[in-house]
Amino acid sequence: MSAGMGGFWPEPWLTRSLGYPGLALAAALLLLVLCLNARRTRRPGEPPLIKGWLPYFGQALKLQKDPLGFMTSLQKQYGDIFTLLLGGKYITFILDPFHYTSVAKNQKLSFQIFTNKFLKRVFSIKKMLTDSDLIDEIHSTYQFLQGKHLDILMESTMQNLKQVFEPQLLKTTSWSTEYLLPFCNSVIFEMTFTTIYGNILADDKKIFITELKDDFLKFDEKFTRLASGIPIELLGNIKSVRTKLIKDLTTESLAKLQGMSEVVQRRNDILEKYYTPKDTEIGAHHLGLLWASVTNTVPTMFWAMYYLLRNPKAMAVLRDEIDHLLQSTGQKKGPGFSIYLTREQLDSLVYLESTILEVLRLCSFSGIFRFVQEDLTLHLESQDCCLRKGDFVVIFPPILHHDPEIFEAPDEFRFDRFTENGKKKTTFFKRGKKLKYYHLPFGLGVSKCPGRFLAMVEIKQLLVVLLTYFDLEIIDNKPLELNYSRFLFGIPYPDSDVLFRYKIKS
Ligand code: HEM
Repeated sequence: MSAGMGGFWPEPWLTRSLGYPGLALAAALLLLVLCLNARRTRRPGEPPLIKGWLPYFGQALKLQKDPLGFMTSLQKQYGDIFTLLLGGKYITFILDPFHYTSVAKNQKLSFQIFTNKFLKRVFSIKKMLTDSDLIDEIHSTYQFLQGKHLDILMESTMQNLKQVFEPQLLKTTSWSTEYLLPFCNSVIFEMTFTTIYGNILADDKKIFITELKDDFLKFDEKFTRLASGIPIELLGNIKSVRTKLIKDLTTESLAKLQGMSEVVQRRNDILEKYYTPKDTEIGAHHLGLLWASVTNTVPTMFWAMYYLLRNPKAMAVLRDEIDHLLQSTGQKKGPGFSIYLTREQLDSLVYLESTILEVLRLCSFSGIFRFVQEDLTLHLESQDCCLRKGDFVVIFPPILHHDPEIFEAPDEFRFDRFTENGKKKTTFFKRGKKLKYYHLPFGLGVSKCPGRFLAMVEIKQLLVVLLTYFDLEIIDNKPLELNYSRFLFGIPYPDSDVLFRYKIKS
């Protein structure tokens, strides 16, 4: 869950929502903050302080417009560590990958304090603020997303993909045309929901999943605003949409599903210990997990498809790699959905994996946030750096991912960038030194994404199915930009969409 800290970005619609009395109050508050902002100056030992001319919002507008360009220009001017004023908060950015470990290992920099506020604002989960045992127990369930448990999940994702695609595989061989984003949304949502939460047995399964997905998308659209601390009452009907989603995920509702994953079963057992059975906060916890499991996987799948559709050479190499594996494991692509790959087999597809890693390198804009619990000094390789209580520290991997010293032609999509002599490439260098961290779309240390293995498996399986069974073509082959409205919150969505078409291979 990309627990971004929010509150950075000016919102033009706020004028409409607040009305004049609200605006007057906001203006008075802003003036107060302006006075406070003006008072802050850089202390000895602290990183360069960049406040900008705009009170409160500071550098937020410039950063949101062109995050990479702006950060690169600040890096050139101020070096690898500096503090920015963003939305009333002081955030120290750490850009040198050799400094990441000092941040990740410092016990006084807290991820949990930071994420708990976010859980309350976005999902209305309150108990995490006060109960550290609950936090620990919830974290213990993440083991069910890895190791042998992942094999079980993987079987389930394949079964669910079969259910999604088999009807089409048995149909005629004419082209279907769709927009890419809704296509990825539908398939990933259904596949992930049924894998983690289970299957609806009733005849109206399709209706249930579609309604749930549509509500989820409405909620997700307002996510950045909720995370920014804007009261939900000011966000149209989102409160009722969230309430409905939470209701769909209460213990009672989940009892109607079959084939619930171990991770959700265990999570539910724990929640029932801490809450009364009818407490709606149980559903809010499940909404949090559902959000984390879908919200980054969808745009990653989108960008993977987009880049492959625009790069026939890459697509041909991937098809070849998959065909070769299917042949070597004695599998024939018969009528209907028949292929099966183990985790080891899936992981042996190095060009497929490299393609996904390359998409994540190009498209991940997550920041890794920590809250400074007390005044402290970070001892870094080249310098000491004083941090102030109440500020935030952010490791910002996009600068690493786009560093031309580490990745040649960093703006280009090179599907085989993470391969070397037909094997996975894991050595990358900066200043002549081998990098421990060169690819961080899933975060770092205590906040590293526990669902990363499942995400990779899902995307790989879906690509294997699409490339094995279908001819795929892009219709509007146009360049798309990343939409930075979720900047610092994970994988951005595209700023518009493209049509593509697919038909069963003859
Ligand atoms: C490509 C897909 C994904 C990406 C890029 C991604 C990325 C991330 C990142 C960057 C974080 C850390 C957030 C932070 O530091 O604030 C995170 C946390 C998390 N992710 Fe993922 N994620 C993905 C898919 C998944 C999936 C499929 C699940 C399934 C269960 C999942 C579950 C979680 C959870 C539960 C957390 C919160 C962990 C905590 O509270 O410590 N993610 N994810």
